Amino acid sequence: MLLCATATRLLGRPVPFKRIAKNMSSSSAAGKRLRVLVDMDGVLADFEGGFLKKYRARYPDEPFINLDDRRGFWVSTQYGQLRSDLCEKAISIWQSKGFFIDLQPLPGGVEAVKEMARMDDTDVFICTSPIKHYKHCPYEKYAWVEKHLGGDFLEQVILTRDKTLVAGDLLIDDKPDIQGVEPRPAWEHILFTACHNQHLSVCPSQRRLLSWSDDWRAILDSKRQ
Ligand SMILES: Cc1cn([C@H]2C[C@H](OP(=O)(O)O)[C@@H](CO)O2)c(=O)[nH]c1=O
Ligand SMILES: [Mg+2]
Repeated sequence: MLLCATATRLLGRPVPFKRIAKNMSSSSAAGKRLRVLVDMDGVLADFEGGFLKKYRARYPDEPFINLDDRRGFWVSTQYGQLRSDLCEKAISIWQSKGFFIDLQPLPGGVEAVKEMARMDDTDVFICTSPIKHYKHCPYEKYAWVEKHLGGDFLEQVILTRDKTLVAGDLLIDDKPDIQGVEPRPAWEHILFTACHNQHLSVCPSQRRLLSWSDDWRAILDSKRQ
């Protein structure tokens, strides 16, 4: 494998030549590269569908909420409103081993991210928050990326509880309010439509991506200089 000594020294480990070449061309190019941050649950991985399937399997006699009736980002909040003890039962589902790795890809997401990564002057990162119950989730998020996007894509994973600290041009995310310590994040938040946010009226300046069949390429192009 060909290595650049400086990059290897800086990063403390061997760096594939292809990556160094891409980064060198970025710094020497006149135009700025576009950096796209793509959320995982609710955007690439079907958190809501996976939750409902496992919840119904584990608690077949308990009431549940159809995806059409989901309101509000936090699943456990709506289940707690249905009946207070259902909040804990909901939480038990995504804290279980196998929940995150078993999530099905949402239609077109993996293909879109792979296409973005092949685009000129474009860097794409998976920007995802782990749950605080860390026994399985962080590991399974990496494993999901390897399984569906390939091992090379592990370089592109950003695991953080605070996405406002991550610099990028775009953040495609299904959470309507993304907050953290940085009051003015660098990215424009594109709200990815999901069952829990589809009825929300968001402020007119907020752009939506209805699904991966929607024109995500036009949204990227609108941010290019
Ligand atoms: C608890 C909960 C988590 N999540 C997702 C969001 C975060 O992933 P992501 O940042 O990939 O969307 C992760 C931790 O909160 O789980 C939901 O989408 N709905 C929920 O109700
Ligand atoms: Mg999400």
